[in-house]
Order: sequence, then C-alpha cells, then structure tokens
Amino acid sequence: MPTILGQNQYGKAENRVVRITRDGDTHHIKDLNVSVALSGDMDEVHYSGSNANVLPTDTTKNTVFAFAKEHGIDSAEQFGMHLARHFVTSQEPIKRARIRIEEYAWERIETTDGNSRFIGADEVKHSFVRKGQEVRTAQITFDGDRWEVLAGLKDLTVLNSTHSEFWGYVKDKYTTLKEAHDRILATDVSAWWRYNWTSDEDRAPNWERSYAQARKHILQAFAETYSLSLQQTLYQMGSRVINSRSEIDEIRFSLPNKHHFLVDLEPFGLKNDNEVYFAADRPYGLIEATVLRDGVEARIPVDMTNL
Ligand SMILES: O=c1[nH]c(=O)c2[nH]c(=O)[nH]c2[nH]1
Repeated sequence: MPTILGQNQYGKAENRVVRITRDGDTHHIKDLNVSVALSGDMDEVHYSGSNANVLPTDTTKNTVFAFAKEHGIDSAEQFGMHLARHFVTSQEPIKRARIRIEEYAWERIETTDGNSRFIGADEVKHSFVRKGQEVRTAQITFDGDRWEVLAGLKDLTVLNSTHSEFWGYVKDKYTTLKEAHDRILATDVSAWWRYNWTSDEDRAPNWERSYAQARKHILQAFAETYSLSLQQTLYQMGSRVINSRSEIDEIRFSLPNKHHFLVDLEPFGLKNDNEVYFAADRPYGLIEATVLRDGVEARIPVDMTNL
C-alpha cells in the first residue's frame, strides 16, 4: 500500500528556562516551560532522511536560552512571539512555528520578624515561593487513650536566587561538580511535624494557627539563611519551627535539591552573568533529616515524607 506523509511538526519540548533579572539586590524571576514545534518543507527528511531543511531541535533549545538572555522575558506572549517570528523569518523551509509556554508564578517570601540583615522592608529580595502550590497533610492516630497528631505540607516550592553556596566537599576520582559561590537554591518542601499534645485532659493546640505559623517559620528560615548547603538550610528551618512553636517537638523534612544549571551562552557570543538557568527536573539531590527538641524521642517514621 502506498503511503503519504500527513501533518508533521518537530522541535524541542519543555525547555525549562529560568531568567533572573537583578535590579541592585532586588531580584526578579521568570520561570517558563517552553515547547517549540516547527513545520514547513519537511517532506524530504521523512521520505529520504535528507536533513537539508532541518534546523536541529537542539538549536531550537539553544535559541530559547539565548533569547532569554538577549531579549529578556517581559511576558510569555512577547517571548513566544520573538521566538516564533525568529524561526519563521530566519529559515526559509520553516513556514509555521508554534511556541507553547507554561509560566510558573512566584511571589516573594514575606518576613514579619525584621531580624535578618538580608531583609528589605517586609520581603526578602531574592527569596520566592511558588504560588498556590502546597498541599496540607495530617495524620491522626488514637488508641482510646492517647493521641498522636502529625501535620505537614508537601509541594511548597521555594527558591533563593542568591545567598547559596556549595563548596569544600569531598572530591574523589568521580567528582566533577564545580564549587559554587553563588548558586540558585530551590526545593519542594515536604515536611511532617509532630505535636506534643497527646491527652484529652490537656488543651489541644489551635491547629489552624499552628499550621500557619509552622509554614511561616519554614519559609522565613529558608529566605533568611545564607546557605552553605541544603542540609544547613534544612536544619535552620527545623530548628526555627521547634524553637518558636512549643507545641511541636519534632519535624522531618524531605527536600529535593532542584538543580538550576547556568546555561553556557559563550558559543553565541553572550555572557551569562548568573541570569539564565536550565531548571533540571531529574536526577535531583534528596536531602532528608529530622530536627528534634532536645530530650524528646523521634517518632516520625523515616519514610513518612515519601508517602
Ligand atoms: O546543598 C547541597 N548539598 C549536597 O549534599 C550536594 N551535593 C551536590 O552535588 N550538590 C549539593 N548541594
């Protein structure tokens, strides 16, 4: 049976580009997932394998990152228009470009304590939390006599665009990681904490307020810690919760290190001054630990945060 080629398109999907714009020590973030689909005179590559009309998908990826540097990202629409116009007008065989973009919204982490040297008025200028993300969790156990209440959250996505370093680590023959003195630190916070209330004879905590306060302290500690490792940030977040909430004795975190790699723009004659990053989704570092009030026994199961 003879066959003919039908509709076809190609390009690089899901380019995760993060653009940081620095206005003094106030940083702005644009976080996009950009998919490029090109079509045009592409019969030959399908029929005979001739690549004469094919702009590599790898090039379309590079263009996304280079344009983030060269043109900035004012809006997803404008950025998409720049890209689409570029592909259609610069390559004769390309007749149509479809750019799909998802934009992830971030808001600044607020502080009310006024106790950090990194804080402006009431916001940390380089610390962000993803909008509308987290899921609140709870686990209640009762044996007819005693209560155990665990509470927590997951998918609370946070990012510091500076005040994070990672260096001085062990190096063996397989180590290739470059030491970082100014990197992005981003994670999806999963946490479980345990209330020390166990008996109906005692007054139970105000669950709503405790949750809101624990969340606030986690965010503020993340924003206000000058981090030398995600492990250190984790410990700061945990001890901030334990020290400020007497009703909580124990907190366990599972923190994926969401790596952001600086994109090498040198091949395109562009300098990347800590502005354009590739947000990798996997593999990721996974940093997990419990922080306890001194003298209490650890009860939160080690694998709780993976449930
Ligand atoms: O904060 C970090 N902790 C690590 O243990 C680690 N390991 C790594 O490769 N990068 C990082 N970052």
